Amino acid sequence: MLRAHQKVITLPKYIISIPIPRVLSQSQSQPPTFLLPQVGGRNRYLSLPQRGPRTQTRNFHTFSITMAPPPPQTSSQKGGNAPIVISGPSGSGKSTMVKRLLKQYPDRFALSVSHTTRKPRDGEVDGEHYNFVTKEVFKAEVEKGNFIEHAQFGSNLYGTTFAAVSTIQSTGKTCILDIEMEGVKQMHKSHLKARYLFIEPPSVEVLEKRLRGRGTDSEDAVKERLSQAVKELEYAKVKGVHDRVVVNDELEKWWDGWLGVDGFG
Ligand SMILES: Nc1ncnc2c1ncn2[C@@H]1O[C@H](COP(=O)(O)OP(=O)(O)OP(=O)(O)O)[C@@H](O)[C@H]1O
Repeated sequence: MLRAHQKVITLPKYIISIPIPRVLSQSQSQPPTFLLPQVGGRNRYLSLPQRGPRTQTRNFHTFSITMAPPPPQTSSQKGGNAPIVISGPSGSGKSTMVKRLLKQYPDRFALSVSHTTRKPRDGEVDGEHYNFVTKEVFKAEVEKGNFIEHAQFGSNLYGTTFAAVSTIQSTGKTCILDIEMEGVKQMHKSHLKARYLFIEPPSVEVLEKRLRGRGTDSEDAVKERLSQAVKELEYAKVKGVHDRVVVNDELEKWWDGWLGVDGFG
């Protein structure tokens, strides 16, 4: 219900009714300027063209004004909820980062559930930690072109299906993929729109220390991971492979770095 002190402003698509708390200028020689209700915590002012189309009814005016075009989109906004691909050498801190991200923003991000042919470990739930399938099923899905990326580690196959990503996207969340270098290469070939984030250790020496500190690998496995790390760090230097590189040094600094990444935080 309009009151006498309210005016109707006709915009291209909307008709909005706004209370006008204060007329800042309304002399004959200047266009009338109004203080609008706060938007995003800031005052907005509206100047109306003096000779624009204007009609007067009993208690209020109707103005036609042209709205300013929307601000240009940043690249991350253009990406919408395109998946975020997190990669980096083993021990660089991918899992640490993903865990923190999912804990802090449970409504915003979800980790894609990979397929694997390995047997579930104690406590692992099918469809939650992995989609556990047989080699036959896995290979049939590969044949059908249902995998974005897949690879063999030891005697087991691992991979991400297009469906795993779209299932998360359909919930409105951003899908996170934690994958290694070969997976990144395949993802680029798949032409799936994604944002690529590389987690870089401060140095190979620090990486070695962290791998040993984690205490999950044998001496041979640590050596194997380190030699693979050198290859991954080389590949990460290739232009266009990653949108962002975050050096995982001090945890808090690194987290701020993550949050500062356009559209990733
Ligand atoms: N900024 C950091 N400072 C100190 N230690 C860290 C930091 N980030 C991670 N770590 C430690 O480094 C070790 C390796 O991290 P994490 O397991 O997250 O690596 P990852 O990249 O997920 O490895 P993988 O690919 O083998 O799963 C862990 O013990 C973790 O606690």
